[in-house]
Amino acid sequence: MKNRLIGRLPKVGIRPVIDGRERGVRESLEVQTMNMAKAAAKLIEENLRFPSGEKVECVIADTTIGGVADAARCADKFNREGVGVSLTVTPCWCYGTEVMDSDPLIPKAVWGFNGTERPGAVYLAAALAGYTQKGLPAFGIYGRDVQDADDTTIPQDVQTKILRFIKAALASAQMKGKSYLSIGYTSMGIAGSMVDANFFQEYLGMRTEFVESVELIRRMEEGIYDKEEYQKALAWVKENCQEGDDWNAADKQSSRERKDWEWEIVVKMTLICRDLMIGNPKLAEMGFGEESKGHNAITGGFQGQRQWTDYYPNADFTEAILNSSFDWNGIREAFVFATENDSLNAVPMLFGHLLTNTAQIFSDVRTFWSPEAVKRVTGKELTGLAKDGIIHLINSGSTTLDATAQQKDANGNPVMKPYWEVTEEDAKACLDNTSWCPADLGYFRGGGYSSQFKTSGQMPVTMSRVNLVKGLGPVLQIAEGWTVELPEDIHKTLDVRTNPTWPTTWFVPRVTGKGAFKDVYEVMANWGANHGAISFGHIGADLITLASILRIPVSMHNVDEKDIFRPSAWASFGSEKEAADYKACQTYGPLFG
Ligand SMILES: C[C@H](O)[C@@H](O)[C@@H](O)C(=O)CO
Ligand SMILES: [Mn+2]
Repeated sequence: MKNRLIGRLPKVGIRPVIDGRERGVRESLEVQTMNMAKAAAKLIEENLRFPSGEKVECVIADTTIGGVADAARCADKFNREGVGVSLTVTPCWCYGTEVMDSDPLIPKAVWGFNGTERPGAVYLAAALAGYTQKGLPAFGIYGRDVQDADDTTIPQDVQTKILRFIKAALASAQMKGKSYLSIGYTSMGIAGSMVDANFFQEYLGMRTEFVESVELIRRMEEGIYDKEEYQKALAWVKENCQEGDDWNAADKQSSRERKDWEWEIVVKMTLICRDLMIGNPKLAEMGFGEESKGHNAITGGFQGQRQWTDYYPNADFTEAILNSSFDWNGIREAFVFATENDSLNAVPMLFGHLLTNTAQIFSDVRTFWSPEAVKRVTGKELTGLAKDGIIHLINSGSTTLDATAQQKDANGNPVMKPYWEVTEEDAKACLDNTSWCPADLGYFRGGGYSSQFKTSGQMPVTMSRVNLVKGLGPVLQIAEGWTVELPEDIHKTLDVRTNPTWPTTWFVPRVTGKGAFKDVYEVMANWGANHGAISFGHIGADLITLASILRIPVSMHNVDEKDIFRPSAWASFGSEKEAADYKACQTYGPLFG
């Protein structure tokens, strides 16, 4: 397990703050305060891992922090250790602003122990007032139920908040300084693929790297890829990737010879796109030092349509394999790679990947099928979760093969796992349930292979999307729901009339009867763009927390109010949560702006 990007993984800094009055008070609190820090570190280290598999590491200040000198020493240590997130803990009164963490770029939370012997929650309120007054948004955490002073357990509600905050804060810390790699530029007038360098820089602290697609041709022609790996990959593809039906008219179909050449090209494209993202030491051994370094890309996208795909095989295979948790080298962390270079879909995919450690689905949000329309074209009724209508998620390329719903948990339920839990059997089942259809030559004159499968199982998922709004900035939309498996005859009829060469996921959002979630139709009608990023699990609350750290307002969501966790300052912007979110994000502005 290894982080493949350049730079250390961010650590979590824990700050035990204390009442600084010596000769009695401070001394009496030292053990309890340090114990809180240790308990928080244990909770975090036992529960959280990075997408690369490494465990999250905590750093605790060398001493409790009773005043500004202790705070400065702690900040210095955190700096040296590469801390990217801070959690302050205390059971008692402390000198609010004197012990605070004042680094504006580090997401911060304060956990104040809810006891009676000492006023931890009162300190928390004083500290949060200070953070709010100074324009440093901080998350406040204290338990609902009073604990006794000698109770070292962390109550469930506090655990949930600590982990939600840390996970989101680490996601933001991991993006900082990394790149979005744009291979080619704008695809077919899709605004999300007009990669906005200012958005990436100001809101995510990320760089944007631009490489012309011709670099792929150059690397293929000049042999700038690992030849041994290429042979291994091609053999693996022949063994594991079954070619699907050719749906092109008989007189338009490509020859076997051309098809074999296309396989070779799409495999080379995969190696090269990966090397462009993260580099490859093998290239340095071959004398290509510059190429071996890569672009330190935590995410990226491939324009493809139209110039590339009019001429050369499309990148559907490349995108699908990169986004999956396995390839010819075995089971590994999925990449986050957008088709049509839609960077505003790559970003929510990246959020989902960093929050869940799992592979992500990229799809067109293509069709709302009402029960009436399904009845008309199939003669059948939709039933179960699907009964009030479904959304057809489908796109050439970029949908992870993990979305076949073939990975199973201990109880046999379909899931999408972090790669270190994916078994050989899971990976094989995903591949066995995917066929690779020769591309629709009407769309893709240069051919290629599209992954064809259906998500064959019910899984909890969350669809999200970032949109850029002129005059406002970025907004995030979120829809939790489920994938559903339709009876095969209904699926076939709907799929074939849409595109039988592409992967299909049938999605049912959880509706609330109100606003954008009035019904399934309204969810699709309110979606801000042609694409959605779909993550395993119900992660809407985590996305909301992350968006608040990045100061991206959430324009649409179906998360229960009780699960919404944002910096405490948001409460000062009014009690209408959505309006307050907009106002707070506008007031603070982008984190790196
Ligand atoms: C083949 C077509 O051009 C598709 O790629 C198109 O429908 C899209 O996916 C648009 O997002
Ligand atoms: Mn698309």
